[in-house]
Amino acid sequence: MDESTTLETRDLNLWYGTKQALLDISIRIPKNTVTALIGPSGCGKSTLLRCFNRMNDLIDSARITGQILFEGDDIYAGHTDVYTIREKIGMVFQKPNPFPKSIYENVAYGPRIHGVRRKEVLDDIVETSLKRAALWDEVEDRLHEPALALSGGQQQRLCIARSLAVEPRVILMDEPCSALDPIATAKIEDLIIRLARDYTVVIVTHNMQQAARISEYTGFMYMGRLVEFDRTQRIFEDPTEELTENYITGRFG
Ligand SMILES: Nc1ncnc2c1ncn2[C@@H]1O[C@H](COP(=O)(O)OP(=O)(O)OP(=O)(O)O)[C@@H](O)[C@H]1O
Repeated sequence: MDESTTLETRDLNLWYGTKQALLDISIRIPKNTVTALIGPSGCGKSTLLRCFNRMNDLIDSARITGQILFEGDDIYAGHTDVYTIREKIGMVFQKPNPFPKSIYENVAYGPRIHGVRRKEVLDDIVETSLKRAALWDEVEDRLHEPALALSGGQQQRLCIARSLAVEPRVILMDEPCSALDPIATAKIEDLIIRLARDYTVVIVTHNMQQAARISEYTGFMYMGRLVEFDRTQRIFEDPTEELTENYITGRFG
């Protein structure tokens, strides 16, 4: 594996009980880029995303074969600590899910769990994370107010700040804008593009225009398979596979 690859799967298969949801997926996610996973409903996008930080471990019926590598290391190797994996590979969900605590406490939560106690250090982490998530200017005067009083878009940026606070290297995003209005969506899209300077971002999206706007690489999935993976421009303008072309031209959804 070369250093420009952050995440990689090799011949990854996943079953939920007897139903196979991923088939022979081999993909390399390049470092410090936005990679979009697109494809029709039920094709396995979220399942693949959840493999990258072992979130599927939480589903009793899920079983995998094949390999998943993070920076060259097998994330299922015996010595691997799943909590460290999820710290390095953070996740942001479809529906913003801040804790019912203050804005400050949401961001300080992860660092506190990792043993950060000093107030000045926590203050600094909270400010830096909120700035990186493009939320600081909107909340700096009300850090101790409830996070749930924020708008949906602000809550989603807070969730991004919360994941940044533990210094991840990857941020996985599962349809992060689907519950948001167009203005809030545009802000998150701008943020995602900026985050990719420092982090590797993998985003699942139903929205092909969104994939085209923000990603450098795109994987098109269909019925549990990765049909095609390439530069986004190539996928949208000159795909190799007919199935990809049919999907991106809207011949099926
Ligand atoms: N926890 C689960 N238990 C059993 N089957 C599941 C589970 N999660 C997903 N599946 C099934 O696995 C397949 C892939 O689902 P997945 O959610 O990964 O697809 P998706 O492409 O993300 O879909 P969508 O765009 O609708 O979110 C589907 O057939 C789905 O019903």
